[in-house]
Amino acid sequence: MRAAVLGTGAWGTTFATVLADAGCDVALWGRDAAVCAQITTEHRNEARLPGIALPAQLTASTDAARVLAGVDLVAIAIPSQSARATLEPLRALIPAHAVAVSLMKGVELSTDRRMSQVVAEALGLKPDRIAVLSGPNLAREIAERQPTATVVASTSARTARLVATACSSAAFRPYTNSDVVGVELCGAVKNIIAVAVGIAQGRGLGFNTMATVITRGLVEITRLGLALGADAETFPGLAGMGDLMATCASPLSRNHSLGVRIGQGMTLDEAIAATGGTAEGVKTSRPVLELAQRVGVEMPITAAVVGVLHEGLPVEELAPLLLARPRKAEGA
Ligand SMILES: NC(=O)C1=CN([C@@H]2O[C@H](COP(=O)(O)OP(=O)(O)OC[C@H]3O[C@@H](n4cnc5c(N)ncnc54)[C@H](O)[C@@H]3O)[C@@H](O)[C@H]2O)C=CC1
Ligand SMILES: O=C(CO)COP(=O)(O)O
Repeated sequence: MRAAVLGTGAWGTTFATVLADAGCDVALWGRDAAVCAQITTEHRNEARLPGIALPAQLTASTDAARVLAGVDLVAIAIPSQSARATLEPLRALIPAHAVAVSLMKGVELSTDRRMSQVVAEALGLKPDRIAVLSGPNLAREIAERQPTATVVASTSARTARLVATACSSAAFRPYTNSDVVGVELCGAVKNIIAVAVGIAQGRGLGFNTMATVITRGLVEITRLGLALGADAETFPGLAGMGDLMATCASPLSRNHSLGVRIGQGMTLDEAIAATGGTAEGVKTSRPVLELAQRVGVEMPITAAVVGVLHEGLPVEELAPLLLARPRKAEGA
């Protein structure tokens, strides 16, 4: 199978490695010529995956027409807020038979669209040619060939199977799923919950707090997902609880690290600069809260993160704010 990966960041480069390990003929497209040259000639991406040796057959180019010619699969790993503007000019270059897989974990500002919806609109693809991939997938661990699993969801079982086959290797195990809405929401909202956990840890709080925020975070994600038509079984699975555990616990997570820095007293701009890479939870928090308000779903942790990141709520008020909410039954 021939594949293209759009985006030479940590996840795009790593997923290209996964595809190469699975036997695909794969090329990356990126906007930075120096990064592309380093991947092609030195088999490294030092900025995003320092010290990792990439497969020798992996190539990268800034020439989208060349990278996309004749491909069967297009994987997209661009920061969510840049996806639409980046993809629209590439529309005519996508081969008529190709399927697209979104690797992105965010919701678009101002439209509140999930990434598969952005991909459909920007590339002019029907939903049955689109899949989303999400799970406990910290790029660096996967680039080191540490074993993990993931979820590939599509409204088309054939498309989900095709993508799963393309990326299945000894260290990377994809499970298929038909719940695109649930899998995508899990990936986007867990980043916000990871920021909240990071803030708590940055304030010096321990594992009880972490477990509380993760568990109640999963409740928020589930409530929103069910209101938007997702399947209940998705949330305790790899894309839901699995990714929450990985992202909220790992120092490799940008969202978690950014939260820690905010909890320790940095401003948002300082924390973004110190963290590096894309922490999707920062910009995705507002559109997720808007989505929730539109469908009448309460998301107190997300609202508190929006308060701290975007509305000047002091970090020391975050925990008391959440604890002061009216008492209720756990399942209510
Ligand atoms: N890093 C990880 O462990 C994982 C990341 N993801 C998701 O994958 C997506 C991408 O994340 P990363 O690769 O980690 O981010 P990154 O920050 O490492 O890289 C982003 C890449 O996109 C490029 N880019 C940014 N704006 C662009 C534009 N307008 N046109 C072309 N290229 C542009 C950057 O140059 C960079 O190569 C995010 O939605 C993230 O949530 C999902 C699973 C794992
Ligand atoms: O999505 C991820 C792990 O599944 C990566 O998390 P970060 O974007 O927070 O680094």
